[in-house]
Amino acid sequence: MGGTTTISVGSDGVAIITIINPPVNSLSFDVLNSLKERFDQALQRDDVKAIVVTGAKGKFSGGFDISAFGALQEGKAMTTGLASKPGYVSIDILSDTVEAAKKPSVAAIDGLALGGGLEVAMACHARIATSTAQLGLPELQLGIIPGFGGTQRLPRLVGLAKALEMMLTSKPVRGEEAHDLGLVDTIVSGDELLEKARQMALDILARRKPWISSLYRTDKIEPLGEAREILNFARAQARRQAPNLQHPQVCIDVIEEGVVSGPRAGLLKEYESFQVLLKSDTCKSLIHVFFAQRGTTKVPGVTDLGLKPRQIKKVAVLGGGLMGSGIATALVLNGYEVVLKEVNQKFLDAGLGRVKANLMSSVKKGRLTQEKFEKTMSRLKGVLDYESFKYVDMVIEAVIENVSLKQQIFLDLEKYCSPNCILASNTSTIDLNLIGEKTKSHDRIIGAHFFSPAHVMPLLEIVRTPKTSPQTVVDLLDVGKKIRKTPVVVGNCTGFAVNRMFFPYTQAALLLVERGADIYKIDRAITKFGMPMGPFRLCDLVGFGVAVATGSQFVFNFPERTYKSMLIPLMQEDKRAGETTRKGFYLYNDKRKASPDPEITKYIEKAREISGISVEPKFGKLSDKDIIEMVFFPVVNEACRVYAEGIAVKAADLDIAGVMGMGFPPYRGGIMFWGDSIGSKYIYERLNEWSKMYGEFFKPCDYLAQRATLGAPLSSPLDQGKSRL
Ligand SMILES: C[C@H](O)CC(=O)SCCNC(=O)CCNC(=O)[C@H](O)C(C)(C)COP(=O)(O)OP(=O)(O)OC[C@H]1O[C@@H](n2cnc3c(N)ncnc32)[C@H](O)[C@@H]1OP(=O)(O)O
Repeated sequence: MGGTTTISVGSDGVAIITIINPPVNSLSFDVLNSLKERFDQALQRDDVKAIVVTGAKGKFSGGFDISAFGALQEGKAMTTGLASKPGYVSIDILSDTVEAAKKPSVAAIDGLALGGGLEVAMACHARIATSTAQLGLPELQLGIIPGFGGTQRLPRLVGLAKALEMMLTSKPVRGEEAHDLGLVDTIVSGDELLEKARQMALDILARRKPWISSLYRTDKIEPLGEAREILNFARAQARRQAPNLQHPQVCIDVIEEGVVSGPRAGLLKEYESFQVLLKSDTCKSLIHVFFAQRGTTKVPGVTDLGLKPRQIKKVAVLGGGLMGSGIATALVLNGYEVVLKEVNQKFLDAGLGRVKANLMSSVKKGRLTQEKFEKTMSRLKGVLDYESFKYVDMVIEAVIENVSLKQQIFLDLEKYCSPNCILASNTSTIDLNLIGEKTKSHDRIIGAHFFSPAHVMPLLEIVRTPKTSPQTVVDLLDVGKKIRKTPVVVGNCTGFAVNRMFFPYTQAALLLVERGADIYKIDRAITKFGMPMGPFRLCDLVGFGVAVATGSQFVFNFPERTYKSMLIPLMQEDKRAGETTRKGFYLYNDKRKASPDPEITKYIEKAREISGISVEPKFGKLSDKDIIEMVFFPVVNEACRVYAEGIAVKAADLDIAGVMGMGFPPYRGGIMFWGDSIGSKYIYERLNEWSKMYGEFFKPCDYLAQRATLGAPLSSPLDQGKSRL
C-alpha cells in the first residue's frame, strides 16, 4: 500500500504531522494507521501543545487510496483494525481521536483536499488554506459516498444546500470560495501556510480563537422542516438527472439521518451504506473508468521510450466547418496560435464566425470574461492560402470525407510545411495510409479524430499507422492533454475504434425496425439504459448525410456484416435529413424539441418492401432487455474484433473510447467491461442464435467464440505480438 506520515515538534510546542504518499498523498491503510499513531503520540507527548496536519509537496491529500478499493470489494484487507470495526476511521480515528482530542488541531491545506483528505481536514478544529487549494468530496463520481464523516461534517460547515451541491456534482471549490462558505477559516499564501497554521493552533489553545468540533455544529443546518424540503428537492433532482443511479439517493438518506437523529447516528449509517455501495456494480464500473482513463496515456513502445514532447506553439486547421471551427476553438482556448484556412472568403468568414460564436457562448455562460474572449480571439488568424504554413508546428486537416481531396491536401502540406511539422487528419473513417499514399511523410502523418462539437466533447482518438513515429504520437498526446482531452491511441483501420465499435449500434436498430420493432420504443429503451440518446435521435443529430457517408465506408470495407437498410436513403429522397431539416426520424420544433412522427411508417414499409423482409410479431413485443441486447451485443462483438486486431492496446482503452466518444454510461464501465459483467458465453450464445435467424450481421467473431469456449473474460490481455500499435 505504501505511504506514511511524519511528525516534527517545534520549540513552540506545535507538532506538524505531514501526510506523505506521492503523487497525491492518498490515504492508504498505511497512511491512515500512521496518522492514528502520530496523533496518539502527539496527544501523549508533554512537549506537544497543539497539532497541525498537512500534506507533503504542496498537496494536502487526494483522498482515500482508490487502488485499495479492489481488495476491499473482494473482502480482503481485513488484517488491519481499519476495516475490522464499523466506522473505525470515521468514528475511532477522526471523531474520537482527532476531533475529541484535548489538544487543538489545524489542517494546513495547499493543493488538493479531496474526499478522505477533506474529511481529515474537517475533523480538525480549524482549516487554513491557500487561495488555489481545491477542496471537495468527489466520492459520488466513484459510485460511493464520503465514508470518513464527510456526509455529516460538510453540511454542518457550509449548510445543507451547498453541501448537497458539492457532493452530488463531485465538483471541488477553490480556497477563496471555501473561505466564503465557512469551510476554511483563513486564506494565506503558500509560503506562510505552515507558520500561520502553527499560530492558529496556539491561538485556539489559548482560546483566542474558537475551538470548534465540526460534527457538533448546528448553526449552519436548517431547521428540520426546511432541511427536509431541501433534501427532497435534491432527491427529485438527482432522480431526474441520474435515474439509474442509487448512490446519490443513498447519500441524501445518510445526510438526512444525521439531521434527524444526530451526527453519531449519521456516521454509523454512513459507514453501513458505504460498505454496501463499495460492492455495487456501479462502484466497480466507475473505479474501472477512473483508472482506465488515466491508463490511456500509457502506450507500450511509445510513452516508455523516454521521448519528450516537442514544443507546439502554432497549429494550422484546414477547413472551417463544424469540426474545423470546433478544433480551432479548443486550441485557441488553451493558448495555441491558430491559422484557420478555407478555400474562399465566404467560407473563411463563416469558419471564423463559428469560432467566435463558440467562444461567445462561453462568455454568455459566464465561463469566459470579455477580456479573455478578446485575448483568445487574437490568437486566431484566417487565411486562404498555404503561405503561412511554413511557420506552423502542426496541421489538422478537417475537410469533408473525400479521399482524393484529402490526398491532394496532404501532397500540398508536404510541399508547404516544414519537414518536422506534424500532419494530422481529423478523418473519422478513412484509412490514413490512403490519405498519405502520395506523400513520403508517413512517419509524421497521424489521425487526430475529434468528436463533435470538438471544443466540448472530451475524447481525442489518436490514430497511428505502423509508420507513424513514436515522437509524433508523444507530441499529439501532449497537445491532447493541453487542450484537456482524454486521448486514446488506436491503430489504423476503417472507422478506427469509436466509429467501428458503434457502427453496429445504428445498424442493429435499423434491422429491428424493419422486422417490426418501434423506432421510439428502441430509443426509449436505449436512453433508459443510460445512453444520452437512442440511435435514431443520434442519426437525426449528426444528419443523414454524414450517416450515409460514414456508413458507405463500412459497407465497402465490411460488406459481409453490414445490414443494408434503405430506410435512411428513402427518407433523404423526401428531403428528410435529420434535425437540420427539422425532419428525420423525429419532427423538430423551433426549440429543437423532438416529437415522434406517425408518417415514418410509410418509409419503414417501403424499406421492408425493398429488402423483402416481413414483419415478425415478436419484434413488436421486444422487452427493453431484448432491445438492449440486440443493439449492444453487436457493438460488443465489433469491439472484440477491434481488440483482437490490435487496434487498441488495452481493452480498457475501448471502454474509455466508448464512454467519452459515444456517451456509453460510465457507471456500466465501458463496452468491454459491461460485456464482461454479462459474460462472454451468454453474449456468444445470443449472437449465434440471432445470426442463424437474421443473418451474418449478428455472427459472433472468432475472438468472442474463443473467449466463450474458454469461459474467459473479453478484456484479458492479448498476445501483444498481434498488436498493430
Ligand atoms: C472514504 C473516502 O470518503 C473515500 C475517498 O476518499 S475516495 C477518493 C476521493 N478522491 C478522489 O476521487 C480524487 C481522485 N483523483 C482525482 O480526481 C485526480 O487524480 C486529482 C484531481 C487528485 C489529480 O489530478 P491530476 O493532477 O490530473 O493527476 P491524475 O493523472 O488524475 O493523477 C495522478 C496519479 O495519482 C493517482 N491518484 C489520484 N488520486 C488518487 C487516489 N485518491 N488514490 C489513488 N491514486 C490516486 C492517479 O491514478 C494517477 O496515477 P498514475 O500517474 O499512475 O496514472
